[in-house]
Amino acid sequence: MASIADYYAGKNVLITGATGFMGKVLVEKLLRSCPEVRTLYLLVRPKAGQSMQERVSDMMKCKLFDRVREDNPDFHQKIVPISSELTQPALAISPEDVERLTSCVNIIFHCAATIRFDEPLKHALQLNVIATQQLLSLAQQMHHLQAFIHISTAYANCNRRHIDEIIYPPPVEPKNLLSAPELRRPNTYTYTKALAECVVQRESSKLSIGIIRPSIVGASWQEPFPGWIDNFNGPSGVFIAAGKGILRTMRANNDAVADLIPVDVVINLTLAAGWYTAVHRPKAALVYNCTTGGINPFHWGEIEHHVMSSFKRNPLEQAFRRPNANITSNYLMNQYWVLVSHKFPALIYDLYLRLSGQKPQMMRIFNRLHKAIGLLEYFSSQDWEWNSENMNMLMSHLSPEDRKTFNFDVRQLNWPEYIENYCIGTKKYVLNEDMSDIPAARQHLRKLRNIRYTFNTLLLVFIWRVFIARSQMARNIWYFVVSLCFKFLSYFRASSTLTN
Ligand SMILES: CCCCC/C=C\C/C=C/CCCCCCCC(=O)SCCNC(=O)CCNC(=O)[C@H](O)C(C)(C)COP(=O)(O)OP(=O)(O)OC[C@H]1O[C@@H](n2cnc3c(N)ncnc32)[C@H](O)[C@@H]1OP(=O)(O)O
Ligand SMILES: NC(=O)C1=CN([C@@H]2O[C@H](COP(=O)(O)OP(=O)(O)OC[C@H]3O[C@@H](n4cnc5c(N)ncnc54)[C@H](OP(=O)(O)O)[C@@H]3O)[C@@H](O)[C@H]2O)C=CC1
Repeated sequence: MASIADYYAGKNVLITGATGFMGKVLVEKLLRSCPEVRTLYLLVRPKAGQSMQERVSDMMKCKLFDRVREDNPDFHQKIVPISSELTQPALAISPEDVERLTSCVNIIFHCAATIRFDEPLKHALQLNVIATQQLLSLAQQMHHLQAFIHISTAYANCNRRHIDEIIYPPPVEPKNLLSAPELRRPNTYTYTKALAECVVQRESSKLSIGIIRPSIVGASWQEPFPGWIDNFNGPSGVFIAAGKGILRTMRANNDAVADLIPVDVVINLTLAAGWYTAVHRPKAALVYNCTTGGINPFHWGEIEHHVMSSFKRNPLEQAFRRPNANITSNYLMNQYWVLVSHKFPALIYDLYLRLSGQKPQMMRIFNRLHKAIGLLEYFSSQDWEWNSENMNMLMSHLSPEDRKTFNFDVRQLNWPEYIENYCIGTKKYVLNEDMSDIPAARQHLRKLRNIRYTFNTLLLVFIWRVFIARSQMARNIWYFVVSLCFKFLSYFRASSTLTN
């Protein structure tokens, strides 16, 4: 059987969401590992005053494409941007472009979506459901289409504890969308992704379909290099907030499985699924739960430990405080630390900013952070079981060479090493900080430590002056505590002398 790269040789690929986090990695992997691919048609919209050509040109210049650029400096010649706005009728693709796409596209990867948890339902439906419907309609017109791969999410059916690789009945019948009484999902994102899966199943007659369900997509594991990440989404923003010493507490279950999946693993599986779908033409849409928890589990408590350890060794610049985040599943404990470690310090710091003639900003940052982690807590306070038979079946069909080139075997993933590279990646690629400045960042943390020690000493002296010096009761308690400490120390010294 032809290898995966041999299959994509000479093919015309249509990609939506190519300017997004996962879409970029998909484009890079196709260009680097399937160099004989004929053309990548990218549906791109103009945005922030940039034309689609300018956006794609800027995208090609980012560090992610360094390896491809080395192998083939002219790689951009394989890329053809197609102007499209997925929320518009017919995806706002011109008739000429429709003609061009329907006459030559061999495989479609549909990555585009809104992944915001707070997206208004109407917009989420328009982009995640209706645009998918419109793309399927375009796909039905294509003369040489061999596979349509839809990127969903492992949390589309998060209302279930155990999730099989099947398409479940929709949360509401698509025809009753606007009269639906409730979402039956934690947010509009998971709700509309569940609906989109049903639309793919129902409106894909004659098409060979594959559905990929990634869990929490994080930084790259191995390729194009470890730790690549370009956004604040999911855990990335939380890691950064913790590394900057802003986040000190978050509600999560230490023992719950943190189902992170590296972006390069997702993309390798996606390309392999495209190959398998086109070559084997399964009669029904195959669903691939792209997760790690059932194969190589890692837990939120372990993530907390390794994230803190990594940022203490590779600190972020200009940290607000020393990194010291703790997760707790106890609501009241979390509320206490939010008050003591988030809101009170923010008030004090904003007061300092006002007094020094600067604009207060800390409380606004904390409010934003609390909103973000409030939306994420649903996913970090519990865990799910995903069946991954189709992912295993797909791997069994790969040749030894393809298993190496398109590696999605998460059993090999070393979590501590991955989390370390992830944290370093947020420093290098999201915050654009230079690793050569780490000594200065460490010096800054030492300065913060000394400030903290000074503050604690002054607080003690203040307490002494205000309470203990004026109250016989307070003095008696103080002396009792001090004598207890001395007794403990002398006992401890005596017992350690005896044992030597
Ligand atoms: C140390 C111990 C840690 C242990 C626990 C760690 C992590 C626990 C978290 C669990 C992750 C679970 C996630 C599961 C999701 C399932 C996976 C999926 O299927 S979808 C992908 C995930 N989707 C998302 O993550 C999107 C979630 N985000 C949102 O919905 C929105 O961002 C928001 C949270 C509602 C906030 O919206 P808001 O309008 O307030 O802000 P913006 O997003 O517009 O951002 C404004 C601005 O700020 C920058 N930004 C965003 N987040 C952060 C951040 N955390 N830190 C710093 N800066 C941040 C953002 O880039 C914008 O900048 P600009 O205006 O310049 O563009
Ligand atoms: N990140 C994660 O943790 C996970 C993601 N997924 C799924 O993976 C897919 C990609 O996610 P991710 O890369 O993280 O998302 P991003 O937000 O990084 O990218 C979204 C992409 O969709 C495009 N898009 C959004 N709105 C429109 C529009 N109106 N018209 C045209 N294009 C549009 C964006 O283009 P533009 O640049 O113009 O905004 C961008 O290219 C999604 O389907 C998501 O559900 C699944 C599980 C986890």
